Amino acid sequence: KGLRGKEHQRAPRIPSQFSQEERVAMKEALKGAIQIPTVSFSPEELNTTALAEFGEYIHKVFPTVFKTSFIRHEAVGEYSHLFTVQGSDPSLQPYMLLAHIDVVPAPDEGWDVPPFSGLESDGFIYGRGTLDNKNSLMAILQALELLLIRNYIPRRSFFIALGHDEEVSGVNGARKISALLQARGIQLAFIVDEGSFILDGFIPNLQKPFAMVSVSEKGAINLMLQVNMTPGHSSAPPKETSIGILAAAVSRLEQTPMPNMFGGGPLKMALQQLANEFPFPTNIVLSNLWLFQPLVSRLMERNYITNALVRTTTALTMFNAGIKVNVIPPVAQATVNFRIHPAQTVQEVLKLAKDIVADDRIQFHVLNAFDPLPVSPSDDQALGYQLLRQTIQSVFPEVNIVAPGTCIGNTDSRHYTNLTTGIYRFNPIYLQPQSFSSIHGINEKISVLAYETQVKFIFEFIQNADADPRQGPSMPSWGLMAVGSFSLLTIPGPSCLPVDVSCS
Ligand SMILES: CCCCCCCCCCCCCCCCCC(=O)N[C@@H](Cc1ccccc1)C(=O)O
Ligand SMILES: [Zn+2]
Ligand SMILES: [Zn+2]
Repeated sequence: KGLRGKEHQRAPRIPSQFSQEERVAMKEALKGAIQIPTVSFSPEELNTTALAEFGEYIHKVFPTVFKTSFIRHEAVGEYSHLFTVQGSDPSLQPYMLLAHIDVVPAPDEGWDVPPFSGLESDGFIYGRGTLDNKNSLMAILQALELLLIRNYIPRRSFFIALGHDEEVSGVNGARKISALLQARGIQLAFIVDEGSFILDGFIPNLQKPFAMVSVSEKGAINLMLQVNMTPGHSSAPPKETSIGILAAAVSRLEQTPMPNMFGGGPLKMALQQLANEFPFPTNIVLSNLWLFQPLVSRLMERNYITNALVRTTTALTMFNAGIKVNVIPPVAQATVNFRIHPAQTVQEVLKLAKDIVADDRIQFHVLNAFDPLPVSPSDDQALGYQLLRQTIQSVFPEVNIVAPGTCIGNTDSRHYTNLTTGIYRFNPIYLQPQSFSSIHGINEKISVLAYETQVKFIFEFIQNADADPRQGPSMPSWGLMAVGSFSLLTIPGPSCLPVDVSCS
């Protein structure tokens, strides 16, 4: 399967049709992945046995990916994986597909089936990771395996980066892969990661599902508030205790929402694109946001998911105080998790928080913080966005609208802003509000059909990224965007790299 003598050859289009045997094998492969409990509890507490087993598992179920001469596999940060797929046309700028191996914990309580059983029932595969994010990981490798079996040779080079600690920050997985690629001088045309879906039933009166491709991601602050008081006997308490002072402060934060920033991010554009999907009079209202913006911004606040799209959210997540029933506590601590709207910054939110608390006895400690991610382009010239749009339209012809959005959670993709300005977060899966609750919740599941469609999507996407940009009226002249020449496999060996890498 070497590339010798095949440089610059056009790859023929391969139909995304899979045999019955392949369809059974792909769902069984996903079930096997779910059965490996790759749980991240904290940055220090990962299930490294399961992570190591997962590395062996993908080797076993995707043998062609691992033995193909134009694909290089490296383990990074011990348990993350980087695949470099060398395309036949070095003039095309490479792209990267992301997914993560780890999952959040899943206690057995409340689940209809054990969360790491991977059991199939009524056409669904159940288990932790079926939507977040082993579906993406397995679909990417599965699609590549199936293309390789059909002797497909990609034109455009691409990377596949599989992080092992996304659920606890990504600092040992994604961040190290990013540093490694930067050290190799790689610049990417775009990145596709998890983070948004084909949304079904999230907006009242919008009958049809629409695809939201997140072009930005909220920032975050974990802010610890602390009050220190002189301890004493509880039989003669002072007028105020550390617990009381802190409780009042965090309550003020909870009761005073950050300002509504509607109009300052991608949401306004999305609603304008969706306007004609709504019945009268909503269609008129959304088509005339110059007039109705104040009304729409208020309506968005009514539901906790759409509320998260219009403002920086404030969530009280931890509260620790007290050492004994009859001791006035010397210290009280609370942690507040802010998710920052794309139109605000860490500094602005910190200032607002301090003004709301307005109490000198409270100390503020920023545990960690980062600004919202830059907004990636979604115009006609944006290669990654247009490839996603094109593939959505062909795989989901019933979906009328593809709109840009903001991811309300954080993803591994935030570690890659040094490599590209085009970061897109999209899972080719229908998501209803109840399935949204199952992510990090109970009874997470994916239908067998949805998983097959996800494989088909990636299978088509890789080929679309290779299509001749001069063909097709909807395709802009992307060839002009690829400057220079890229050779990804003739790079310095691991020994001269600043991060922990080993090749297989
Ligand atoms: C026009 C109206 C549209 C209606 C929008 C409805 C949006 C609903 C879809 C939301 C999908 C959200 C998927 C988020 C993926 C986030 C993954 C995640 O949980 N990441 C963690 C990462 C993290 C960060 C920091 C420390 C540890 C982990 C997170 O907490 O964000
Ligand atoms: Zn995830
Ligand atoms: Zn998650």
